[in-house]
Amino acid sequence: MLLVNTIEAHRQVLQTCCYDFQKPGFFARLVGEIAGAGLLFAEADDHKRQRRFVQNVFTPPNLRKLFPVFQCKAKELTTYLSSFLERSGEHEIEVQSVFTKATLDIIGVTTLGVELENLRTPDVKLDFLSCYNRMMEQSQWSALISFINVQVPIRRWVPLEANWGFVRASNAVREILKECIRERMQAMLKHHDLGQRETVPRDLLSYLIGERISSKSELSNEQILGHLMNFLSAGHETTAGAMTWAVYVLATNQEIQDHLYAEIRELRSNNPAQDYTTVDRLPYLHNFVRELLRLYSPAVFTNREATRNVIICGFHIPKGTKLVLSPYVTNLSPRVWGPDSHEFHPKRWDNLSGEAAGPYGIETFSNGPRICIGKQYAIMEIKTLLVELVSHFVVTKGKALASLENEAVPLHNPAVTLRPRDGLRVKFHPRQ
Ligand code: HEM
Repeated sequence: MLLVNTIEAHRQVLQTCCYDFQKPGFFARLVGEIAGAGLLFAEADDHKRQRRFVQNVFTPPNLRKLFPVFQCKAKELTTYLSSFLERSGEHEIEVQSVFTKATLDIIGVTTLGVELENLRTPDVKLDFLSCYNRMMEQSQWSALISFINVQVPIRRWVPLEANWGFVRASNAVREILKECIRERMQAMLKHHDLGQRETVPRDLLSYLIGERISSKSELSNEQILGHLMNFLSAGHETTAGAMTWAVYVLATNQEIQDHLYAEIRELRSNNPAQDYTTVDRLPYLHNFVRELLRLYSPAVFTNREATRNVIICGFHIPKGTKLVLSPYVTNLSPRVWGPDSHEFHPKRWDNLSGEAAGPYGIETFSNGPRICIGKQYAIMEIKTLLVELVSHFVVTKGKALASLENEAVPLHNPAVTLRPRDGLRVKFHPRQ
């Protein structure tokens, strides 16, 4: 397995020769069982074709319409935190699990247009959230079966509750999503046939179906299901991770927190009902989020496999060679970001030069034709959550974090996303 370790090699693998590589079968089967096929595991022409339709769903005007949902959910989060602090009489709270719940909640409403907690299977009344969580948080046995199943298809034959539990949960999740697609398709086709002006859709499913109706795209229900599964899984753990590290930075750096608060307070006093543009254009917040995503990239690595013999930076890469790409190779490189590349300096973004100023200096969302389709969505969500959190609370270190002094937070390892091993406990103090 080769580690892609220069900017030029990243550019060639991800852009120029993008379709000479694909996700290795092992990786696709392991992650695909949970994340669905969708764009994440579509390859070659099938990827190009589906990407064209799905891209139209993430346009700036569509994202703008999702902004009120982000805002409303961010307010619910601060209300939840305030009442937790009041009830428990404590200041300290574990934020990783709080952000995982909040971002799943947000991706649910923005993807399907309904609260996930209200979704159930029609017959046995299994609820979506417990099935989804069961699927995502597999027991050790279930994870082991998933791992073996990639090599030898044993999933249908292992008579263990850990296995059946996973299969039941995963079937229920798919059943519920298929029902959502069917119902929405019927409702939108009815509107379309009657020539009625469409009610403004504010969720990704409606946008996807709108694409299918208006451009007569060939996205099948099964493909739409794959995209929904992708959005739900790729769109919440990553953002929850980014929010966890954002709070870590605030708790460990009072000066940065004060600077961010000053900017947000000014925004709120000049413009009490903020909109997408005002939040998006806050300069310090913008720099803060870019620096956060550079230094704490939620996605730790991805894989590729050469589908034919290919030359990368003058090296012969034989068909079948596996590559690993990690954003940290470029994001933390002193050659790209200077000798302080490991430090958190939001202001560096005001004066970028050389490779840092180009698109390949930062690989958090990958690059090229397979760049994360939810990039702008994620950035907007993180900004909106931060505006609410920072305006309501001062964040300081929890006990465990304080006792670390200057040591690094222990990490989950191995893991696909960057997460503190034992969660992250910080203190929230309501602002007066
Ligand atoms: C901070 C948050 C996020 C990060 C760091 C992130 C990171 C990434 C990365 C690195 C890839 C490339 C994976 C590869 O090629 O192997 C990717 C792809 C993808 N992401 Fe994200 N993502 C984030 C949020 C989201 C959101 C919110 C959504 C959807 C609402 C999303 C949907 C997708 C999809 C569908 C792909 C596959 C794109 C393709 O292959 O054409 N992501 N993401």
